[in-house]
This record gives sequence, structure tokens and C-alpha cells, in this order.
Amino acid sequence: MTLAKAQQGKIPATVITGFLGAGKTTMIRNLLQNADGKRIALIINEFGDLGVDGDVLKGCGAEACSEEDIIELTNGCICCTVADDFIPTMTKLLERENRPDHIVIETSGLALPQPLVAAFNWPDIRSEVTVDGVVTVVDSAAVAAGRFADDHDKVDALRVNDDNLDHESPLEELFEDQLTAADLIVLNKTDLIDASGLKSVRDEVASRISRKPTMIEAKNGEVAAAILLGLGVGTEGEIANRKSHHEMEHEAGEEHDHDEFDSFVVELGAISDPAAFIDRLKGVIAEHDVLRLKGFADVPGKPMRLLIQAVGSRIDQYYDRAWAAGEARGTRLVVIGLHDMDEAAVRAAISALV
Ligand SMILES: Nc1nc2c(ncn2[C@@H]2O[C@H](COP(=O)(O)OP(=O)(O)OP(=O)(O)O)[C@@H](O)[C@H]2O)c(=O)[nH]1
Repeated sequence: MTLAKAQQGKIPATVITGFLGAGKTTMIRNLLQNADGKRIALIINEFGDLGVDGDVLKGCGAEACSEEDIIELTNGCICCTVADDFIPTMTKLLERENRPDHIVIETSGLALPQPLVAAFNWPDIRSEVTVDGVVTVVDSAAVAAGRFADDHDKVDALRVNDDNLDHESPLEELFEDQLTAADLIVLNKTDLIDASGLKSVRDEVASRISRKPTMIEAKNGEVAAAILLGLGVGTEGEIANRKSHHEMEHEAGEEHDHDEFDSFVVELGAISDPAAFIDRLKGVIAEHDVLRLKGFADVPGKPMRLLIQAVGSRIDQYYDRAWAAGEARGTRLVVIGLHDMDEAAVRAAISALV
């Protein structure tokens, strides 16, 4: 049977992966607003105890995806909760009378896509859904800045604290694993680097993988729906040949975890001078090498909440929606870093900014 024939009648699912802050949610938001009439169900998985991505996407009011079609998986990284969380969610979705035309899954920035894609081979899922393709979003500016290059000092420092650390830099390894799974690589944030920087990023990304998936460039995740949702690969049949570092190191099937990374939520009162707060927050992020920080702030006198998004020490902010009636105003920020990040010091430093 040909691949096309085997896929006939199945709902296509696109897996969108990429490191923390690469631009996955931004790309999906753009997709929902330009979905060419397709009805999309969205499964979102996030690292950290604040559902920021789901909130951002629910607020975008796109017709392609109503609030009930946005499902958040919050019990940890999707690659570790396949059996307990992902499969039951898919089963429920497939039992709905009004099935979607396409399913889009946003993995957390720390997820290995391989176990998720392999789950589409489970009998109950395989007969109904196929993986149209895995799209890996790359933060071109972060690659150009050497974020994923092996930082030997850091790895050595981690090893001192963890004798079991059996591989190279966790960032580098995860970056490669997410690229290895890709059918399409989107080099995003091209507005932040020049042409020669972009050429180096292309070369570096290509050097990390043995296959040659298509690479396209984008800014603000602006990629046409016809490209993102029409790959037609059936990746569940190929994923066994795209092994992650973990799978290659532990063929015996040992579980992997995300112990190399840590996250916590900082709760603060109102922020009366957001410009000063954000300016000084950049210093805290740089000093403690915070990888990602995001959340909402309460600014006195403003009817809307302020969305704060930091990727490294680059910070975006905008008022995203009005505080709802009865909703407790407050500032909540999720902070993600490597596991040697000093949580108490970061908490104290952020709290001191208010
Ligand atoms: N300058 C610039 N900023 C971008 C671009 N794409 C996304 N961003 C910004 O980068 C930040 C992170 O974007 P998200 O879309 O939330 O990234 P993500 O991959 O979903 O992040 P996680 O879910 O936390 O892993 C936001 O502040 C975006 O506005 C881009 O092409 N250029």
C-alpha cells in the first residue's frame, strides 16, 4: 500500500517543536489567523506551572480554533507523559462528534519529539491519525549568539553536581534532538540577524543533523498554512530512524527526565513602573543565566494585564487583555533555567525590583 493510500481518511497532525522561546506559539498564532478555512484542534504542552501559551492563543480570537479546541497538557513534558496524558487526550478528541480537520501539537521547549511521534504508532491512534510532519522552530538569533554551542565550563560544572550526567551540554543535546526529528526546519527571528549571520546559522543547523530536511526562514513565525500543514510525511513511520541522544545512549529503554532544567513561579504585587522593572529584569536574567521568563503583570491604573516574555535577556511586553471581572490581579512570572540556577537568589533579585 502506498503512503498516500495508507493515510487516506486519517486526520493529519502536525507536531511543532523547538527550544524555549524559539517562536512556536507565535507561529501557531499566525497559523490560526491564516488557516485557509481549516478547523484546527490545538494541543499545547508547556514547561512550568503557568499556562501562558494557552492563554495567549485563547486570546487571539481566531475562528479556526475556538477555546474548546485548545487543550492544555500541564502534567510535565509531553514526551514523558505520553501514556498518561497524551494518548487519553487524543482518544477523547477523536471521540468528539465534530472532529477537527487538522490537529496541531505544540511541545514544550524542553520536550524530545521522538516519544511523542512514536505514540502515533499506538493501534488506537494509528488507525485514525497520521503525523503530517514535525516542524522544528529555531531561534536564529540564539544560535548565532552561540546558545547551543557546547559550553564546556557549564557542562563540567554540572558534572560536579551530578555524577550521573552522561552526556554533553543539555542545551546542545536537546537542540540536536529537536532538529533530528524535523521534517521542516523554520529558521525564525531572521529580523534579529544579518544575512551573513543567517548563513552561519544555516550551516550550523545543517552540520548538526545527517538528514537534510527543508529549511525555510521566517520572522514572527510567518509561514503559510499550506506549507506548515501540508507536509504529508507520515512521520510515525520514520521516527525510529531519527533517534534522540537519549535513545541512542539507552537502547534498553531507560526513562529520560528533565532534571537538567528547573522552573518556578515568582509572585509579586503590582508593578508601578513597568519600564524600570523590565530594564532591571534584564540584568537579573543575564546575571543568573535565566533561559526563559514569561507571565503577566499587574500595572496599577491599567485595566489590562501586561504580558512579559523574556528569551534570555531579550524582553517583549504588551498589554494582552483586560483583567476579567472577579479575576485576582497580580504579577506571576514563570522562570526557567538550568538546574544549577540559584532559585533563592533569582527570587530575591526579582522581588527586589518591585
Ligand atoms: N524579534 C523577534 N521576536 C520573535 C520572533 N518570533 C517570536 N518572537 C518573540 O519571542 C518570544 C517567544 O516567542 P514564543 O512564540 O512564545 O516562543 P515559544 O517557542 O512558544 O516559547 P516556549 O513555549 O516558552 O518554549 C516572544 O516575545 C515573541 O514575541 C521573531 O521572528 N522575531
